[in-house]
Amino acid sequence: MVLKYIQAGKRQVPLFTSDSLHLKANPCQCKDKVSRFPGAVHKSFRSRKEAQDWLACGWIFTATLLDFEFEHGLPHSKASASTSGSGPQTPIVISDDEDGLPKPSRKPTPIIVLDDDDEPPSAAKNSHVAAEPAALDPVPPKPKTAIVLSPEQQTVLNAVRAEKNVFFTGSAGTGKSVLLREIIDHCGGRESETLAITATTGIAAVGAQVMLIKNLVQGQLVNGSIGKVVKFSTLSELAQDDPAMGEEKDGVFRPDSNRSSLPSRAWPVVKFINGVERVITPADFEINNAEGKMEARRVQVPLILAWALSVHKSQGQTLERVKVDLRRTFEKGQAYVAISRATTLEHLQILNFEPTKDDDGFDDEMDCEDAIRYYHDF
Ligand SMILES: Nc1ncnc2c1ncn2[C@@H]1O[C@H](COP(=O)(O)OP(=O)(O)OP(=O)(O)O)[C@@H](O)[C@H]1O
Repeated sequence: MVLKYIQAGKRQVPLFTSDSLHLKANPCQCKDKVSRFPGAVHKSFRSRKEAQDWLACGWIFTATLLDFEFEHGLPHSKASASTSGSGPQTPIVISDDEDGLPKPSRKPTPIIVLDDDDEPPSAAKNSHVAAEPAALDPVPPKPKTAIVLSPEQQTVLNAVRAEKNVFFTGSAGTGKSVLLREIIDHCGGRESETLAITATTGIAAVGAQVMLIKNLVQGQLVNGSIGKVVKFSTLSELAQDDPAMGEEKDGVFRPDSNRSSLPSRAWPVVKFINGVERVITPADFEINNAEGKMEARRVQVPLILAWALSVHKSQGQTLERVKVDLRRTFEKGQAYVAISRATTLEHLQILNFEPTKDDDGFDDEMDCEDAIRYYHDF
């Protein structure tokens, strides 16, 4: 589910759309996912155009949507035509499913939205109709009102409050990040010394162990280099601290002029195990066909989380502290490659080593002896 914000009067209204293929295939899920949040209202359209027409009016009555029924594709007051803007911001879902709601039979009428903090526009005091649709704001501010947790979210937070260990998961848009923010607040906020936040769903966080997945500087920063994210900084901040950090070099820090957001956004600064500390900005990944013609191109920060590595990926690495799990070695020499990553025997731990594991034709015992000899010769 995709969240967008629309400007309704002076207020930002959160708006969910079922842009994900998954939800398109299962439209009911969209409704389920929204109606579980207190105060949320589901609104469905049969086509994207219909939804866009509805949105084009630019004004949506958010404050008391629960008192409204959707008629002719627009909220229509069941009760008095009060326009007082109280209550939390109400998420509205736009989905392409057909759930029996009537189609608009006429051009949507603009409806006024009132902000809690603002006086109603004078022209709107006695009417729901606004003269002009409001423009969409591309940069939504954070919602001002506090979120009321859903029962599931509250259950998890209560468990955290009771100092229980929790593991929570859920499909896209089910409120995990919001819940995590609440848990962080409960634990004293991000600045708290007793709280360590690692990484949520694949997002690199400070302290996260990461691997570079592109060759950036030959022999220095290559595909497979391991490091730790030490901070996030904009290129201009880095250039102020250390001009060399923001420099364009070997294509590493070259901001693409088409990507105007690059200089202003904060990017991960990674300290690699070879001591090099670099900011890592998005890089191009291209797939070419046999004639060398580009078939696909993707731009992404060339880092992945790397709390663990496959033996193949570790080849060529020198690692200070290594824990090797040999349970599923399947290729001759694999165990040797894995355990010879460590720089000292003291900093190597081997799990699931079986000296008798030779019935598959791979001599792990031999591999380990080779490795021990390697350390002694070192
Ligand atoms: N209790 C709530 N009340 C109102 N809105 C909520 C609530 N919980 C989450 N939301 C809204 O639902 C949207 C999705 O929430 P969130 O980003 O936390 O989901 P998620 O599970 O982390 O999604 P993803 O897995 O895609 O990252 C957000 O816009 C968030 O503000």
